[in-house]
Amino acid sequence: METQRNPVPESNMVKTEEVIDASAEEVAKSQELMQAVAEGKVDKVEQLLKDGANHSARAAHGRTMLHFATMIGSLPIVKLLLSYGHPWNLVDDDYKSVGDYAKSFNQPEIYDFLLEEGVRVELLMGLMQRKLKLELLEAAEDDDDDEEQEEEEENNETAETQGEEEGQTKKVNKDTTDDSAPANGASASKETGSESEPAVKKQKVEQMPEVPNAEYLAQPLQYTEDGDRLLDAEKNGVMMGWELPLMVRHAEVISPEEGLRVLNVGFGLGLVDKELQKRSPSQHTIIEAHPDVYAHMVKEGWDQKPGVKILFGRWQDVVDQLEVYDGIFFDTFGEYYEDLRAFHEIVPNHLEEGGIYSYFNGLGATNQFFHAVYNRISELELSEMGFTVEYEEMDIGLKEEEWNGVKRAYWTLDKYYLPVCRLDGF
Ligand SMILES: C[S@@+](CC[C@H](N)C(=O)[O-])C[C@H]1O[C@@H](n2cnc3c(N)ncnc32)[C@H](O)[C@@H]1O
Repeated sequence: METQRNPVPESNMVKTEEVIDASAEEVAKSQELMQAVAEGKVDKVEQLLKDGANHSARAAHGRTMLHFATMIGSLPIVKLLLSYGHPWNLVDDDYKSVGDYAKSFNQPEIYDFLLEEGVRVELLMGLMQRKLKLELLEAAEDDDDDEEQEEEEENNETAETQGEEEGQTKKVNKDTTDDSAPANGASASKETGSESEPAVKKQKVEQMPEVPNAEYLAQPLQYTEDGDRLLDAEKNGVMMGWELPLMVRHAEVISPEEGLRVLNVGFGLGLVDKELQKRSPSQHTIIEAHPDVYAHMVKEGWDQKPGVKILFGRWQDVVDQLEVYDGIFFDTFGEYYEDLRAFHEIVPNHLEEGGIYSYFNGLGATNQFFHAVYNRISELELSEMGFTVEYEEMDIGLKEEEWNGVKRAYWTLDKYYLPVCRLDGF
């Protein structure tokens, strides 16, 4: 199960071990390429790539050819490797990306190029993912329509047959079982039809995780006794007390004065909501999807607080109950960038002009470079949706012992980039 707070697509961000299933000759060619890359021989690299040399081999410490090209500071080789399909986002054995190498080897030009490449690729992949999802859903809908039509036809047929049968029953009721055969035949052909293309697509849609954090939402959670942590059943941190300064600032940003209308998505430890309450909001709506968190909220009397309205459910399922707010904050668990992006799309419908939207910015937060790529992507996409985006830099200074007793750290960076998104007038 995904444990990052705001995971980016895993296929893009995890370390991939390349298994080269190749002949001795191919391996030798690949090694020659690695050597040429490390020596910065641009022409030779180009020739070998043209000849089909495999660029996915790794050297000691899991370094890829792109890591080497970055280390020696050869932008032409970096470009060549990327143009021949070398992924931009592989990491070495220490989870260091090529962007991290560009930073440590002081290669600002390569860093900027890799950043733009990462943004370009991820934007394109997001677009393709959404397009595919749409196509699959449309195909599934068409398939449903076909099935409905078939069922209707079948019902009509059955009704006719039944009419005949009823007549026949009075005559020869022993024959009824035989008469039902065509109906079963028809349904069997429908099953055969399930192997047709739309139905296969439908099956794929059904396999798509409609609720990305369904597993999380179904498991019991635990608040630690000191109220400083919310953990899932596997001891993954859902929300940690060390985030208090961040939540205080998020609350200040979305609710700069008293008496405003605010919306918070995801209660967790209630840190941001406690801060929002200090600002005496005239309206304070909280969306929370997990039953244990909801029960905790009720136990703590949140449903009785002035101005507070709790919407129990996934934000995706309660959108129609939302109103217009002066400030909105979003911080869920186990959802992906695409889910966050889907929320961004609805924010303009529920935010007063000039209002502030902010979200917990944990995108790719286990690697500085991936984090930078996703900050840029969010900024670009939010700008297109009508927001002016600024990131406020905050020092985190997180001690390792903060993660004691927690399965995996979802944050390893020193800085936090708090998004301040103002909705511009149209
Ligand atoms: C990280 S915590 C929020 C922490 C909160 N900002 C605070 O200050 O304590 C995430 C919360 O979002 C809830 N959640 C997860 N998915 C959700 C969804 N789709 N809609 C609403 N709430 C969701 C989780 O149950 C959890 O309570």
